[in-house]
Amino acid sequence: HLQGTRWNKNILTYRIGRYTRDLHRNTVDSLVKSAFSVWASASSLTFVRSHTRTADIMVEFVTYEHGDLYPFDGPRGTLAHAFGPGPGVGGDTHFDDAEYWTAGETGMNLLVVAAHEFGHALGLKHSRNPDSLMYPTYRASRSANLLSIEDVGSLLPQ
Ligand SMILES: COc1ccc(S(=O)(=O)[C@H](CC(=O)O)C(F)F)cc1
Ligand SMILES: [Zn+2]
Ligand SMILES: [Zn+2]
Repeated sequence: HLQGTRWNKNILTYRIGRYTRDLHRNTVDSLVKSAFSVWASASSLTFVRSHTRTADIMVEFVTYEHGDLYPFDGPRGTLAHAFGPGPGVGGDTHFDDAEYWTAGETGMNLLVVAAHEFGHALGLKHSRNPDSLMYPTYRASRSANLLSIEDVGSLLPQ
């Protein structure tokens, strides 16, 4: 994926396009907002929801071929992906709607996966620390580790 370095601004807009039917819309809205606030609370970044197409970070639930070079693979396997910082597709975050998205410990916890993906959308790579949000594999218990994020200091253009 485009691994841009860092955003060159501290106020980033996001827009939610296609939703999943696994959760009520306002549940998706609040989980996405919470996932961004994980990073906002650990940095000087501010995330503002936008309803215009020109948002920096486009958030969508899609399946299989969906218009970029990284088609999804059905249930399990790849859960989501995000492009690194940059114009256009930069920052965009896609969730595989073939997964069952939940707010709890069953299925795939949207808050955990979104917080991880938004880390990538901000330019972070994976961590070798199994307790880190940016550890490469998903574990439902990770929701307990939402606040164990790291290397955030390197995140921002000061
Ligand atoms: C904890 O959050 C995630 C862990 C693993 C994934 S993933 O299994 O979809 C991963 C994509 C990624 O690391 O973002 C895989 F390479 F596809 C997504 C979110
Ligand atoms: Zn995609
Ligand atoms: Zn990842």
